[in-house]
Amino acid sequence: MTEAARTDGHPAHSEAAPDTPAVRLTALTKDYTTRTTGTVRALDAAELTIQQGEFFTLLGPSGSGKTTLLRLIAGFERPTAGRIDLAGRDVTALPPSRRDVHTVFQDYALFPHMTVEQNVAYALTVRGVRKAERLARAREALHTVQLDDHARHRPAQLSGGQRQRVALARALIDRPALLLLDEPLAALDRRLRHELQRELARLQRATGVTFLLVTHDQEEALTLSDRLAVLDHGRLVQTGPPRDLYDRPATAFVAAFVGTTNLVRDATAVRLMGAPGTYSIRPEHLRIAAPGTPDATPRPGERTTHGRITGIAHAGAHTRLTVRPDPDGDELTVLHLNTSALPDAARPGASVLVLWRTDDARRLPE
Ligand SMILES: Nc1ncnc2c1ncn2[C@@H]1O[C@H](COP(=O)(O)OP(=O)(O)OP(=O)(O)O)[C@@H](O)[C@H]1O
Repeated sequence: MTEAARTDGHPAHSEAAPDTPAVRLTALTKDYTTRTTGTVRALDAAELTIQQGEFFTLLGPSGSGKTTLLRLIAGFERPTAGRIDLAGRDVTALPPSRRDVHTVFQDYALFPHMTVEQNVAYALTVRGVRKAERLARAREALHTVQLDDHARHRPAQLSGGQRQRVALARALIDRPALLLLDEPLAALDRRLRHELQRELARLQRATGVTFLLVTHDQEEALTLSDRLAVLDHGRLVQTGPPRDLYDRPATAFVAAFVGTTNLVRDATAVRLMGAPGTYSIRPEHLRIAAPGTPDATPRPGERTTHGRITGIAHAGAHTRLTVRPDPDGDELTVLHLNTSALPDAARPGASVLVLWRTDDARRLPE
């Protein structure tokens, strides 16, 4: 249903032109001041543009400012400085109810005394939508999250994954322009989390609603997002598609936080790379070979180091080895895909040659 065709008296969303960004943050800053901690800058001059219909993720460690950024966009917090535009409208001074935004939290926040259907229809009830329409739309929303058979259940009768589906149906029932998701899958076990991740991706494509997800799970961020931004101590340090951030991290922090990597620096960098600096080499770009075997002959463009295996962990599809370069230096992690056999010499304590392409070692700014 188009917003203009609605019969419920709810103010129609301002129909922004398709190229108007869903979110634009300008020099957005938030300080918290408490008696014990003094002033903490939780968000530092954030600049960010999110396009309509994007699945965008904020990724960062605990305390980096992710939730603060989300709460500012929702309107639960006022910024210390800066400006927030949603769909081309300056909402910086507007309360949450006047922003076309819904939020899904980690803890579901469902009403325990209401049925699933009533929970989902809640936003429509508040707006005085007629019962028949309310129920029809709640049923449709429950169908979208594959919970048709649970309309009459109460939240306590559902699993964690099902509760989160109800929360998603409730948040999407009136098709907000923007859906904020604050670690919505963090409370679920790994298998269920993967299932709900697929569900999130499907829902986003089906509804076309702009999703802004907060997570500290880099795999979740990489698999789900059209683009993501990495936060470090309140600063947006890099923004881009997952592949760009993985292949071309702007800083050592991004290299280590988005995926795993070997950071080679100081004297080890001079020895391994032939020049000083800080380099990131992904574990899958390193290979090992037993000295003296044909595989130990470097191919064009490859560099090498001798080392000693310090650990081998078999993990199904791949084996993760750690190797300490000779004569010393930080351990290197090597990811070996188990589609080919490991060299016979690969056992703890064995001497091996580690090889990598110079082009796969990324030089990082100091
Ligand atoms: N209400 C508050 N009062 C004082 N300081 C706060 C408040 N909320 C957040 N902070 C501080 O702001 C910083 C950013 O916190 P925020 O919750 O945004 O981080 P986060 O990345 O969401 O962390 P997490 O992943 O642990 O939820 C932290 O240093 C935190 O202690």
